[in-house]
Order: sequence, then structure tokens, then C-alpha cells
Amino acid sequence: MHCNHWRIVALQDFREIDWMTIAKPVSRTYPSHRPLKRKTGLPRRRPELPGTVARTDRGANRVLFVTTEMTDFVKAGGLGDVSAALPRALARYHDVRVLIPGYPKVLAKLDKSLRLVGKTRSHHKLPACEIAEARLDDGLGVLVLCNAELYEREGSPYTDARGHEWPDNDIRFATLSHAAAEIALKHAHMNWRPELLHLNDWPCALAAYYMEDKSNAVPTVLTIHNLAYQGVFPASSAAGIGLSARRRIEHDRHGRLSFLHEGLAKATYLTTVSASYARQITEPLYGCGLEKLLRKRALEERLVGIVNGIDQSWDPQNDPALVSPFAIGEWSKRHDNTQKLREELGLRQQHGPLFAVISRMVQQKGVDLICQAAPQIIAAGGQLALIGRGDPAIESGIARLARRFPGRVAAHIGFEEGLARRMFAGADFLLMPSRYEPCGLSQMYAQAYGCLPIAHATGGLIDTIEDGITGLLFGAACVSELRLCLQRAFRIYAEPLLLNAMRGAAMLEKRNWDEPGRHYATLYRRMLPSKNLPEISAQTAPHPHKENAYAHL
Ligand SMILES: Nc1ncnc2c1ncn2[C@@H]1O[C@H](COP(=O)(O)OP(=O)(O)O[C@H]2O[C@H](CO)[C@@H](O)[C@H](O)[C@H]2O)[C@@H](O)[C@H]1O
Repeated sequence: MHCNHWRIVALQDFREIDWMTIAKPVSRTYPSHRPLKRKTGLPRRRPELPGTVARTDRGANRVLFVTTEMTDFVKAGGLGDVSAALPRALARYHDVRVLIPGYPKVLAKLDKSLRLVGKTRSHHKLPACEIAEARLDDGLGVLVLCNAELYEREGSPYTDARGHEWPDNDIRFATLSHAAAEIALKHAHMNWRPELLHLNDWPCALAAYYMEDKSNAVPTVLTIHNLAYQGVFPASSAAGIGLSARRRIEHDRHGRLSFLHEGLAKATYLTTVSASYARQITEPLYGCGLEKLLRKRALEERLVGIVNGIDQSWDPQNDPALVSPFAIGEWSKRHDNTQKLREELGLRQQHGPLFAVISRMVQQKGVDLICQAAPQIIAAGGQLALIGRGDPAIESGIARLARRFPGRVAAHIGFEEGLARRMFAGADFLLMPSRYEPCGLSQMYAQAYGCLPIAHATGGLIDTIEDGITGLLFGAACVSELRLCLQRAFRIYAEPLLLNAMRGAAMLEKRNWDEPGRHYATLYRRMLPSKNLPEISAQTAPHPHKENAYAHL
């Protein structure tokens, strides 16, 4: 009822507005292929994920979801969110367990609930590991790959505390991949054996290689969250991780070994996190040197795009991180969040739009373009708040900006989800001029909180933002296009009726993991032995290929 009411109000508001002059895109030519005050005392967010109905009955197929991040324990980026939510969505259909390395945070959190369930053998330079299991409060099973020397280190899953990659990442992640294959091949002395492996990104990709040619191999799905990260190592590491010279090993054009290349060539199915990105990566501009291989897999109908969802904790009515929770239409409550955010960030209380940036600080995200456009935002009466961590050069660029415009630009170098949530709830616009974006989660979180994304029309941003309705898109990742789009944003901000109608439309985008979960479950069923389960309704779980933007190939 509430939602329908708002849909009607939003549509009425839309009709009353002179769209042609206000929201009209300046350019719609999209790519042809087409010292901050830290808020204290606020409750830290506890992710309220939906209750998981963990299927362990004999009719359920067994799936092992292999990942290097999971928001329950450790998150370096979007993969952590997906790995927390997707297995839970899939647990409705299958007996799903997650395999993750035993980082200190994983061990500390699971602690006494862990019990030893198996062990893997050593393989060339890959050490033997123990496998421990725990059930999370909501029933989701987690297998932890325990090896103190490899995984019990401070820092991110991939780097030390100063951001330098661990020099033995080839061994660390080949060990994870090998363990996944060992479990699937029933060499890990476990009672439970998966019928399918779901691998994520390069760190797990070699599992498909270790499985190849084995008589009791199980099918593999490899999801590409970001093709630019390929796990490239010198050819000399091949022997140590047990890649046999007799079998064909894929090398990149410099003769180096690429974990991702191996996985892309050998996995049964490849998925990526939006239909538009699935199409883009088959072309040289976005294919990162792997486009030929990806095009081949697409022609074999083995590449599928499934747009990510967002979990139910992203709800502005029930978010403990917010000062003033709000629903659609409660714009004054939302404005309270804006004022509090300004206070928290040391920004002046003023009239004018507040633009937010919540991002890993890497070249992909186009933060340099934002730095170039910032003086225009400030001159026009806007403010800018940035939070992120990553490339030191980009970090110091945004810190310089904050020093140059005190009270108007706030920069927070770090990773803090509570603050990110308050920024989604308080900012008027989210800037996302990503050069490429496989899916993007921040724009969907922003929409859920009535913060309008301003984004480069690429990848999943095309698939999740309706230009002029649930956000603004611009055609090329360059500062001139961004500036034109910022002008549109200022015009929209000056029209409260339109601004609120767009906020309402964005908040009405009901995104969750139900639909993506059904798509993955349907894909799994094509590879799994039938257990005479009722078919998932064709209406709700369409053939993944039908959704694909590469269907024209
Ligand atoms: N400093 C900070 N403090 C707090 N929170 C921060 C933060 N910096 C980033 N975040 C949060 O981290 C997540 C980033 O997710 P994204 O999907 O936007 O990007 P990422 O490039 O990491 O993921 C890759 O994988 C995901 C998942 O498939 C794809 O959506 C994406 O396109 C692909 O690049 C979001 O939840 C964001 O809000």
C-alpha cells in the first residue's frame, strides 16, 4: 500500500514537471558498442541479513561457494557483500556452504563453534591445510581453510597493512583453489561432497584447472566481479603451484601465468555481474586482453550476465547507523541526516547540494575526474564529501582538495561502513564516474537511501540507473561530460518537486537477492543431476541467456 501510494505520488509529480527543460540530458551519446570529525556514540551497524533456510534435505543439490571475502568477517570491496548475500539467497534452493580462508577475523568470530571436518594434502609447494566447519546463526554453513602461515596475517585478504600485496599470493590462493578442488574430488576426508563449485574472481579460479581431466570432476561456475584483476604471476611460479607442463597452461601476452585466464578457459560456465558488462568484456575496450577467450565462451553460450542484488540491511527505515531513519516521502527526516552529516564531517551548514563519493580509491572509479570537477561544484554552491581507501596518489589528491576547500570538501581516508551509510542517507547525489563498472553496488545503496547516483553509462550502471528518473547517466568517462551532468544535477536540486519525485522513484527500486538468486539457481540446475525437484517457475527464473546483452553474438 505504502509503496503504491508513493508510486502514484511520484508519477503525479513527474507529470507536473517540465521534464524537457529540467531533466533533459545534455548528452545521451552513450558508448557506441555499445581532518574529519569522527562521529562517536552511534551504534555500529550489524548486518541484518534475511533468515537463511539452509536446505540440507536429500533433494537439495550440494554447492560449495568459494570466496576470499565475506562481509560477515572481512570486506575489501563489493565481493564481500555479494559473498554474504548470494549464498544465503541460494540456500533456499540448494545445500550451499561457503569456503573462505581462515583469516584472523574469521577465526576470531567463529572461534568455539569451529570443528575440524577434513584436511587437504600438500601439492608441490602448496601446503596441507585443515578444514574446519561452523554454522552461522542463520544456518549458513561455512568451511574455513586453516593454515596459520598462509592466512593468519594482519591486513586485507590480499595485502599487508600498508597496502602491499603479499609476495606469496600465488601460493596463498592456489592453495585455496586446490583445497576447493580436493573437497569436490572427495580427497579431503569429508562427509560432505559438493556437486558444483561456485568460484569467485581470480583467487579461486584455478580450482577449475585442478579439477580438469579428473573422472569424478564436478561442474564449476566462475563469476567475474572485476576482469581487471587477473592474478598474474611469473611463469616460474607454475611449477610451485603444480601446473603441469604437460597440460595446456594459459599465459598472458607477456608469457606470464594468469590465474583468471586458466579459470575462464576451464570453468563449465562463466558469469559476470551485469548483462551490459557481459557484453562489454567480449570487446577489446573492456576485455583486458581476454576478450577473444570471452567471446569464444560467449559464442559457446557459456557466459551469462546476472545483475547483483543488495541485501535487506540497506533499509533507511531500519538502519541503526542513521541519526534519523526515514521512509519514502519523509524528506524532512532525511534532511536531518544531511544536517547531522555536515556536522559530523565538519562541513558548513548551507543551502546547496551535497555530493558524496563512497568508493575504493582506484583508477577504475574515476575519482581523478571528480577532483577536476570539484572547483565547479564548490563555485556553484555545492559541497563534496568523500570516503575511500586505495591508491596513495588518489588518497593524497582528495586530502589536498579538502585542505583547499575547508568547510566545503570533507575527505575521509579509511573504510567505515557506518559513515558510508550516513553519507548515503544524507547526501543528495552520489558521484560514480567509473571508467568501467562490472555491476556496482554503491549506486544501488544510494538509490535505496534516496541519494541520486550520477554515473558514467557503463556496465552495470547502465542496467541499474534509469537516466533522469532514478539517477543521472553521462556518456563518456571524461571531465567535460561529468561537468555537463553536474549542471543537470544542480538544475534538479533547484526544483524540490522534481528532486523528491526522483528520490521517490529511486527508493521504489525494490532490489534484493531473490531474483539474482533464482537466476543462479536456474543456471546451477542445468549442470546438476536432477533430483526430481519441482522446476523453478519459468516466469520468475527466466533462462539466463535470454537476459543476456550478448545474445546477438
Ligand atoms: N571507504 C569505504 N568505506 C565504507 N564502504 C566503502 C568504502 N569504499 C567502498 N565501500 C563500499 O564497498 C562496496 C564497493 O562495492 P562496489 O560494487 O561498488 O565496488 P568494487 O569495485 O569493490 O566491487 C567489484 O565487485 C562488485 C561485486 O560484484 C561489483 O559490483 C563491482 O562492479 C566490482 O568492481 C560498496 O558496498 C561500497 O559502499
